[in-house]
Amino acid sequence: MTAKTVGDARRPGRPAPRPQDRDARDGSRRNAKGRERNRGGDRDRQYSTSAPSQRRRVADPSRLVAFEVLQAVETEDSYANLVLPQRIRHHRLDRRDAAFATELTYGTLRERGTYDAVLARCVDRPLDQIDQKILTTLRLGAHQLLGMRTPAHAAINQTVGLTRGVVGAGPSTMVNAVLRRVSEKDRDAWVAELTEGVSDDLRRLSIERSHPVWIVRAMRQALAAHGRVPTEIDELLAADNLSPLVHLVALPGIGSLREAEENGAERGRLVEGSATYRHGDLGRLESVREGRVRAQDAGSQIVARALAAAPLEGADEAWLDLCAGPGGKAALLGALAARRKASLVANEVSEHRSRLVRESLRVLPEASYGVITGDGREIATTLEDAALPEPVELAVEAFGGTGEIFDRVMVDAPCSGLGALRRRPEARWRKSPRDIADLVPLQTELLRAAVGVTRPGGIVAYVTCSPHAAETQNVLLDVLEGGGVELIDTAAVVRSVMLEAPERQELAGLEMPGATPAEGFERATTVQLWPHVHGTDAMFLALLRRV
Ligand SMILES: C[S@@+](CC[C@H](N)C(=O)[O-])C[C@H]1O[C@@H](n2cnc3c(N)ncnc32)[C@H](O)[C@@H]1O
Repeated sequence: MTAKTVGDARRPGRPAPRPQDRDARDGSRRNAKGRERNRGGDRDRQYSTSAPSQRRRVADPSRLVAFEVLQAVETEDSYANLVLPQRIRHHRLDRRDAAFATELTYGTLRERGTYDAVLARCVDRPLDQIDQKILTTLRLGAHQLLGMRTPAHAAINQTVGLTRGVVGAGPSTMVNAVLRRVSEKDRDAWVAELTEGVSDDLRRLSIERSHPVWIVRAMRQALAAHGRVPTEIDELLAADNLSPLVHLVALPGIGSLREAEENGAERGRLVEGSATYRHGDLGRLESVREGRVRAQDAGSQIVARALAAAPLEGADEAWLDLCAGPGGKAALLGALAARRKASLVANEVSEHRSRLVRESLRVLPEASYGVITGDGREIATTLEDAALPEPVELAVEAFGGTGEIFDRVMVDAPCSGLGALRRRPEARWRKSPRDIADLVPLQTELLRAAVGVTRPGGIVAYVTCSPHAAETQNVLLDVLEGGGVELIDTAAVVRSVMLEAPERQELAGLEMPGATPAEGFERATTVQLWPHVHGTDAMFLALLRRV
């Protein structure tokens, strides 16, 4: 995929203009070829803010939904993916309006950096001196004008109507004037103007691809650290600005993809048992409602299946997911374990997320799993008093003192999430380098604790949804240096669970400098998946064998 295709904000996948965004409702007219007539005249017409037609205008419900979500994100630190469905339900949007509200919300959040740079050129004061609600309406207007196929008239008039409804008549005049200036150029022309003379690549990319400069820098370093070419950064950042394709997984032995495929899902190209789905509401699939089929990024599926597929000698009965909440990978791991008559213990530090794990695992055979709540760094102690599936209970009784308990362990560590920015559109504006510095010691301790409860010969998977070198290679090196564990050829295992798709060829795996390969392996490698290469989240995986 070229950077152009990835980054084209007007690609065909976006919702088509809805009737209310077409010209009839805006008062403009089109000729037989669909071109607007009298555009200039309309454009110059000045409305009085007290004109009856203006007073009557009410905000379009889908724009109001987007506004409410963005305000909740800005002022209450909310997560867009949690608030958006609530607001869609509250305003009873139909499917089409819900799709419009979703695109408007997520697109505005993702591209905020670019739009703010544009808006800063169109208003007469610094953006931080503009009332938050007005700034939100301006950003929404900018996305409709520069990132969606909404006709300019509809974008401006509807956003002015929204402003009138949520802020008042006075500011709507200013919003009207600013958006008219924004509409004078398309996105590419604005970006060209904004980046003209900007010699610093990081700053230029930050404007063009709407990422904070520190993240552009960190991602470029991450590409180099994982053996890719730093010039791929443009494609990577562009991929962050696209909505991820929905990937499905049928839990092995529990679910089937038949119903999903009958409803338009296509077999996944990357990993067995997966599908891609582009047909909206997943809730209409019974298999999804029942939890037998799940929405799960193919990258997550790959790392879970790789842990299950890593070669192991001896017993294969007791598995642990150390940081399991909310339970996505645990469900796949648990299903894979149950098929082998192995048992899974899913641990999570937060009570609330532990409940989510329990809910996620309820489709598994009852005797095949246990959910416990505790700090993963203290897992050995938590296990002493916990109710556990029988094979694990026996292993704890027999080997608890020696720590030789589990055959396979997943450490899906709490991380910065820089590899999933396309999934959490507000995340890039909330994070800071400080978060990473704070997470690294916790990640290191969790991985050490996991190694501590793995039996000799057992496998530990260290996973992050971040390609940042500090959270991936540095943590790994630190733990490898401590001894007691060796790196296996992770790439070879990952290739064994991937299908013969072109993306698989991109998976050489990176040799870990200074690491001695575990016995039986010629190479000691790690794997980094990428949105712009594999179409997955940027998931990191290292498979380790306890010595
Ligand atoms: C990346 S998420 C795991 C995602 C999960 N594996 C899934 O696929 O659904 C990391 C989880 O680790 C949990 N966590 C954070 N600190 C922890 C600790 N000290 N011990 C155990 N879990 C912890 C977080 O609450 C979060 O649920």
